[in-house]
Amino acid sequence: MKKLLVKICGLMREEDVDHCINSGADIVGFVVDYPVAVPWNLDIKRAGELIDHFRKKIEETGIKCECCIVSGGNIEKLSNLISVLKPDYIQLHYKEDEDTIIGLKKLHSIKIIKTVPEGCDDAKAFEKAGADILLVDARNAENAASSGCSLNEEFYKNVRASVDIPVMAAGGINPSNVKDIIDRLSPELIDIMTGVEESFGIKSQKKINDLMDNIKDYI
Ligand SMILES: O=C(O)c1ccccc1N[C@@H]1O[C@H](COP(=O)(O)O)[C@@H](O)[C@H]1O
Repeated sequence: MKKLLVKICGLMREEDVDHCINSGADIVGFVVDYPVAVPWNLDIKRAGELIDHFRKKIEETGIKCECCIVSGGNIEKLSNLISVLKPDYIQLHYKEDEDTIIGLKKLHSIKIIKTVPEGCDDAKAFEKAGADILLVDARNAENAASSGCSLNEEFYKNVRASVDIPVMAAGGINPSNVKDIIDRLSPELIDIMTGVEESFGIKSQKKINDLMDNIKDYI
């Protein structure tokens, strides 16, 4: 079986970056300059500090991990975030369309994760535009700051069946339900934010350990 990739998102503290890297997360996510007020939002300066810390840590330890910024908005704004922060991925999580993907791919050598809004019946268009990974998530532009959202598994399956690129699953995943979700959907990637938190922006080392332990047979 192909290895499942794990993204842990909404990091705000150096110690949480360290713990995610040490625990075997494949991608760590930083929410930067998101267009709607959310508790995980960082300004570009603070995101730069955390990403510098991330780079030092992976250089020191030799552990393989990549970083992703989660944002939204127009090409100029997103392009500036990419130029300054130089992440491995950008996750377009607001109302971006295919032209934003095409424009960013022309300007930058960057991997793009594009959220597919629930109800969207043309995920293929994002794939054609150059997205590297699609994301089916319970959290979207309208309910960005809410908690208790859970993934629409039927919608996930429909998106997965319609494209040839990996589709990441997110929304309400936590250490207790992660194994069942993987068994039902066999996603290529999973994305977890609040499910491994003590409170908004404060990650729980125990929850991260439990999560990784519960999926050790898949990673
Ligand atoms: O992280 C945010 O602030 C954010 C804002 C707007 C939309 C999505 C956001 N994060 C994404 O939420 C899911 C996981 O959520 P949870 O595990 O259910 O809490 C993940 O895709 C994040 O990238």
